[in-house]
Order: sequence, then structure tokens, then C-alpha cells
Amino acid sequence: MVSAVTVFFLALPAYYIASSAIGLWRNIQIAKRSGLPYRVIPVYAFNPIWLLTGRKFGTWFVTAYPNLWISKYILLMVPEWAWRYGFEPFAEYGDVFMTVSPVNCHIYIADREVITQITARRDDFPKPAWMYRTVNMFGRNVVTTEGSEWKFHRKVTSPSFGEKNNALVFRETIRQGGMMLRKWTGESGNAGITIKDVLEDTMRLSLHVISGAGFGVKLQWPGVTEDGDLIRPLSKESTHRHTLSFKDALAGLLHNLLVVLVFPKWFLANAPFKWARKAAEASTEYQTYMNELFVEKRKQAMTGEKADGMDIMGALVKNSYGPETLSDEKQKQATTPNGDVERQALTDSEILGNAFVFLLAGHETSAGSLHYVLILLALHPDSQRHMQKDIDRIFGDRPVDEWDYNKDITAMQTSMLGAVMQEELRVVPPVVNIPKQVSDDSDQVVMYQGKQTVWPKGAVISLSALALQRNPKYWPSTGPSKVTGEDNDLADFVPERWFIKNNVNGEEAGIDASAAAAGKDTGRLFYPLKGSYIPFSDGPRSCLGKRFAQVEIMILLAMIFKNYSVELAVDEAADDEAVEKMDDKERIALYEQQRVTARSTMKNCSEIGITIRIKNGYVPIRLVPRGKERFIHLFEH
Ligand code: HEM
Repeated sequence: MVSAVTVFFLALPAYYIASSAIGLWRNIQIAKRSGLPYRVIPVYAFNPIWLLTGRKFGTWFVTAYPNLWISKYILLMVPEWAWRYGFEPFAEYGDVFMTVSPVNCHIYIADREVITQITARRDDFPKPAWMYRTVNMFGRNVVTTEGSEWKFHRKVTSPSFGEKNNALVFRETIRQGGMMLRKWTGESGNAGITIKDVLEDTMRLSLHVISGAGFGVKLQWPGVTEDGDLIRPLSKESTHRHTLSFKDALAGLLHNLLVVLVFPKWFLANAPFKWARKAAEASTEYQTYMNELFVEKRKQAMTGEKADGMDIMGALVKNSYGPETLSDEKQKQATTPNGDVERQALTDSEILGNAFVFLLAGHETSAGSLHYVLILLALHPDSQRHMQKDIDRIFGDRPVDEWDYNKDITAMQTSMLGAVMQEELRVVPPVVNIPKQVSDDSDQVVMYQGKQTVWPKGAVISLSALALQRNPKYWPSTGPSKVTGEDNDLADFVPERWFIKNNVNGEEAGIDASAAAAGKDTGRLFYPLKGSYIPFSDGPRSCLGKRFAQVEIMILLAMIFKNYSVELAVDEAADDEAVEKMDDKERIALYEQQRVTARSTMKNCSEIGITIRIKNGYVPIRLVPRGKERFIHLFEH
């Protein structure tokens, strides 16, 4: 006789297949009603079981058999498709299209007018709350809330990001950049050191900048200064004996965010696995540090003492502990019957929640951009040279300590420094797909190509930043691609594009060659049409740290390229002695081969999490004193 257990295990897949088929049929009907082009896929790209079991196979299959009919379907099931294929699927299906799976309808957008509607209608197209669960772990905050609750968080947190505080970001980046350069170029400053863990260092740098400029916690670099990674409490009153530095506690926590969210801390702390115990330690240490900082800031708020810097946490604490203290209970009472929250102050957990998201949002995005931009510049020697000429023009012989935010920033952002930064964010926007959803309350009408389309309630939306920023309707090309031979170069890193006179309205295009070849301040760079350039999103929920990040990236580029060039490291193909003996032709061939490898690593090893980053490989680089380059001078035109 067939046992009940056997029946159960036979019925389970049957039930799964039947419910998937019904779900798919229902979603196809919804897609038909919407009026949008759609593609049916058998499995949702973010289905957790698929992510664990099929993602790698899917990626391999579409790479190995790109022309098979089935690859078209599998392609849209690979979460990295947006990065690997850029604008291609949009060229085929349209600037807005839907994927329909058994689980849901997911709308991808690379149309600027539609994007402008979505970002402006905040209540109709909120953020999908389920995606942000991990980010809420220390308290509700400006990134994860919606409606009037978000408005209040935004109002309280925005003042720290005023123009006057950008000067602090400028100074702290110079301090931290100096320490990173010392690590990268050695004590003598002669460089010649191969840097494999570029991302680890740019992560440290951007974390130190947000800690220092944003929270007044000034951190040092281990191996560079005597008290690097010092382990000490952040409050004079704390007697806690820390086992990790602030940076290691935060980095350890961020690395294990999901684990810490899913398992209780006592369980992790007593687990037989070292990684689990480390995750618990990092989480406890981070929380202790933040509580210490909180105590210090509360003391300052109550005594009216003024802290240095942007003091993000200080501003939040002051709002709650300045004139009058409100407990969590009183805050809740401030909620109106219809759910709107009439707020006067943030609760303690919200202060800690906001502090956490600023540390999180403020470092991973900038670190990734710095990482990619260095590789892209190593791949594009001409652009590197153009940028160095502009750096010389702006800063002359002035030492770094004399660089000045108010005096230098405008020239920086209208020069190749600004163009390089903008172009990197165009070709590799850290948030490749900005997540939104159609409100759960009702379907929404959206105008697309002059027609009304009906977007089903609850549907997931991706503002496809990467594809949008390569859409030939909005972006000028400087000519055929020098990398792939395609008709346009919109998938390539070409900072000189930002000196093209505005041509997107059909006017004649033309590069301001003299400006692109450096030496001239153009007053402003190419000005993208509204909704066509969204690395920092757009509308009322756009990035609060946009200026912070821009200042950080530009100043760091200026510091590095003032005295150094960046080259791909070739150690794995030839050691220094072998390179020394090579003639120009051999060097060109070797570097060309490294360029191919670097491009392939970027394409195939980048993974999309909260942000995009090279995860399953690395591209080693070297800083070389200007004038002592081994390769890139051979590629100059
Ligand atoms: C290159 C660097 C950066 C990029 C590309 C970037 C990009 C973005 C994007 C696309 C969003 C919208 C996300 C969404 O709607 O889901 C966002 C939001 C946000 N970013 Fe950034 N960001 C960067 C740096 C920073 C920095 C340095 C900070 C703070 C120091 C920061 C703080 C925030 C905050 C608080 C929000 C939420 C705003 C709100 O919902 O009202 N970001 N960022």
C-alpha cells in the first residue's frame, strides 16, 4: 500500500505545478488588460529557490546558447540580465515592457517620460516594503518608510545634507584619500604595488568618510597610521571592552545582514560555526558602538554643546532630546485615526535606524563607483590623460591642503573630473534597477507613447537606470563603438560625451573637442533630458546623499590622478622584469590582452545585490607615478 507520506510527496510537486500554471494564466490575463508589451517567463527571476538552484545554470545557458529561442525566455530569468544585456532587451520589446511569471507581473522601464510619471506620483508608486526588511532591523527610517511617516523622516534628516556640509565631506575625503594613497603607493610614494583588493579599500575609504564627516567618528587606516583601526568606545562614559574596531563591527554586520536578521542573536552566538559567532559578535559590537554614540549625542543635545561636522546623529538626537523628550509610547499616540503620523520627534529606535541607513547607503554606492571608475580609466588611457590635464589646470602647483571646496568645486564639476564621474554613473549606475511597485490599493493609469496603459495593483516596477542611460533616444553617441564595433558607443565609457553640445532634440551634434581634450572650462557639461539620467533616482525620493557622493568621488579622482596614473596590473601574465625587457609592441599586445580579461571580468563577475559590484573575481590595478607609465602612454592618440 502506498503510504500517506508517499502520497504527500507526490502531491506536493503536482500542487506546485498546478498552482504555478493557474498563477501564470491569471497574470497573463492581467498583462493583456494592461496594454503593455509583455514576455511570459516560467520562473520569476527573484524566486529564492531559483536563485539558489537555477541562477548559475541559467547564466551559463544563455551565454553558451545565445541564439536558441529558449534563451530569450531564460535571459529574463537571470537577475543579472539588466547588467549583462543593457539596452538590448528594450530594443527588442520596447522601452517599457512586462515580464509575466506565475508569481507576479514585473514592469521594466527605460522611457524617460514614464519614469518621470512614476517618480512624481510617490503615493501611487511607492517602494516595495518587502525588499527593505533587512534595512529596518535597527528601526524605521527615511529609506524604508512611506507617506507622511517618510515625509517626517526626510524633514528631520535633510538639514545635515545642506551645501555648507559638503565642505566637510571635501576635507574628510582629502584626509582619508591621503591615507589610502599612502597604502597604495607605499612609504616612498613610488607606487609599483599591485592592488588586488581595490573594492575592499574603496569600501573602507567611503565608510571612513561617512563615519568622519557624517558622524564625527574619525577613523584611521591600519598599517598607515599608528592608531589605525583603534578599538575604543565612542562614549567617555562607556566601560565596555570592545573586541572589534568600529569599522570591523560595521563591515562584519553588513556582510552578514541577512543571517543576523533571520536568526536570533543568542542562537548565532552559540552556534558551532565560526562565521555565525562572528556575525553575532559584529552585530553586538555595532549596536554597542551606536548606543555609545547615542549617549554622547544626547548629552550634547541636553547641554547645548555643539559637535563638529555634519553630525547626522547629533541632529536627529537634538530633534528628539532638545527642548523636550518624547518616549516611544508618546510617539505612537501621535498617530491619527486614519494612520497618518503627526510627528514631533523621532523615537530612539528611529534615530538608530536612520544612523544605520546613512552608514549603509552612504558607503556601498560610492565605494562601488570608485572601484569601477578606476578600472574604466585604466581601460581608457586617453580619458585619463584628458582628466589629468584638467586637474593640472584647476589645481596647478597647490598642495592638497590648499584645495578649497568653495573655490574649486565649480571648476571640478564642469571639467573632465565631473565628466568622468557622470559617465561612470551613466554606464554603471550602482543601483542598476531602482525598485518601485504599483500601490497595493488600486490599478494605476500611466501614459506611454501617448496612450493610456493600466498598471495592475501590486505589480513590481524596476526603473531600469542602466538601460535608460544607454537609450539612443536620449543619449548622444560620439561614433561607432571602439570596443564592440556596434553602431553607437552608448554602452562604452566615453567621458568626452559630456562635452557634446546638446543634441538630443535633433540639433546637430558635435563634440567641443578643445574642451574634451582639456584645458577649457565649458561652464557646464551635457545636460540630460529630464528623467533620462537617474543614478540617484529622481523626484521627491531621490538620493539625499547625491552631492555628498559627487564631492567624494571627484576629490578622490583629483587626488589620485594629480600625481599618478592607473594601469591594469599584468603580474599574472608577466613579472616586472619581463615587462622591463619588452619593446613597445610587446607591451601593447600584453596590455591589450589584459584589457580583454578585465572587460570580461567586469561583465561576467559583477553581481547585483543592493548595488552592483564585482564579486566573483577581481581586476588588479597599479598606480604609477605620472611620466613613469609602463603601458598607457603607448595608447595615447
Ligand atoms: C554614488 C553614490 C550614490 C548613488 C548612486 C546613490 C543612489 C541612490 C538611489 C538610486 C536612491 C533611491 C533608492 C530607491 O528609491 O530605492 C538613493 C536613496 C538614498 N540615498 Fe543614495 N546614492 C549614493 C550615495 C549616497 C550617500 C553618500 C548617502 C548618504 C550619505 C546616500 C543616502 C541616501 C538616502 C538617505 C536615500 C533615501 C532617500 C529617500 O528615500 O528619501 N546616498 N540613493
